[in-house]
Amino acid sequence: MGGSSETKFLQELVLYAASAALSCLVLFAGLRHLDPNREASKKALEQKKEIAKRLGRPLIQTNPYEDVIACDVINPDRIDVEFDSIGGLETIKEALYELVILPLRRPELFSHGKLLGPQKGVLLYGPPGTGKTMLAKAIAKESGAVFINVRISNLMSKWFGDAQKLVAAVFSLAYKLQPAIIFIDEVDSFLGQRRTTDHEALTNMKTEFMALWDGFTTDQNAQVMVLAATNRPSELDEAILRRLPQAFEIGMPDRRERAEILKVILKGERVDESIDYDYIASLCEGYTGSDLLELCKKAAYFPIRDLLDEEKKGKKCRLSRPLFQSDLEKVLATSTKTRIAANEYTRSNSQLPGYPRQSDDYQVQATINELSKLVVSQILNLQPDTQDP
Ligand SMILES: Nc1ncnc2c1ncn2[C@@H]1O[C@H](COP(=O)(O)OP(=O)(O)OP(=O)(O)O)[C@@H](O)[C@H]1O
Repeated sequence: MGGSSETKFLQELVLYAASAALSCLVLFAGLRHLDPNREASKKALEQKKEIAKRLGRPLIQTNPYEDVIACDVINPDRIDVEFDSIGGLETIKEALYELVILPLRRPELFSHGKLLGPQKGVLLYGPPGTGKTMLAKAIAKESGAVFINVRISNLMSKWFGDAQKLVAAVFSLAYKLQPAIIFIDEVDSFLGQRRTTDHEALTNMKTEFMALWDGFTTDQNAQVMVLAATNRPSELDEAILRRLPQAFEIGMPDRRERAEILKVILKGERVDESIDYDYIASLCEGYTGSDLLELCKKAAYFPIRDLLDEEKKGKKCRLSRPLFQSDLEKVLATSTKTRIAANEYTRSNSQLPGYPRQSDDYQVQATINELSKLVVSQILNLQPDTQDP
């Protein structure tokens, strides 16, 4: 009798232990599932492993905020843009090499005295599509620095209440991964002129950013720099401009530069050797690098269409013909008309008060910026001030 009650007791004990273990498992799995950082942490862990591998040092200790920022870190080995992939902008590339790349690559040359040292802030400004982002990536690639692409949407996301901590994480992570370049595209939307209508959290975020930036500026050993880009430099806060002592205008390419850009874009493609790049460039007045890329992409369809036509006629073709000058001319003949129509539309529809009239591209961008600010301010008004990550 005593034996059977003992067995029963043991059975119950095992049952209790099993159900407790199961409950813990379910609770743990549930909590993991509810964690809003789960995906970001997973991605960040992979990213960190990769960075650690490249840097040849063990995984760095990071906090959850740095993990969020780590998702926006690009390993320089993974960047496929080099200075040679950028057409034109020769003098700017030379200046950036001396000011930014050399101090990051050869810090020992700049470590004596107070006159020399790596630049802590550089501004690239100019119309959209002229290659500012490309330049920023090429700088990171050429200098071997990790590229932290600060996305404002990321800072203002569901962790909005902790935006200040995320801003701090940008700098602390950059310090841990140095040499590092903190890239802020459309910097005017984040660090634009302060307005009385600005949400308090946004103002705090800007103040925090500038304070941390100053900390790095005075630390001669920190190989961290802020690279900012904007289409609207006039919108930038005075305090920001002071912290970006080096500014480079990435303007519209001239005819010679357009020819260079075309050559760079078509390098490695199947193109007819007799293309007169200077002539094509002369037909592309007012085109940015991005417009030229679109032109080439559209022209690249013609050889494919010809191949399909041949196939319809029953011919077997293994390769499409090379791209001819006439393909580019054909696209230009039609897209010029589209361009004029678009410009006329822009002129009549987007004359926003208070915008400096620079070019039609600037105006389109101005409208987009104004709309995105409106959306951001709507989000800010909807967001509670504090939220836990
Ligand atoms: N100088 C250039 N040489 C070669 N390609 C260029 C050049 N400028 C622009 N491009 C092409 O146009 C694309 C868009 O350029 P990019 O994004 O760098 O412009 P951006 O000035 O940063 O524009 P935005 O202000 O809209 O961000 C590039 O990915 C590249 O393919």
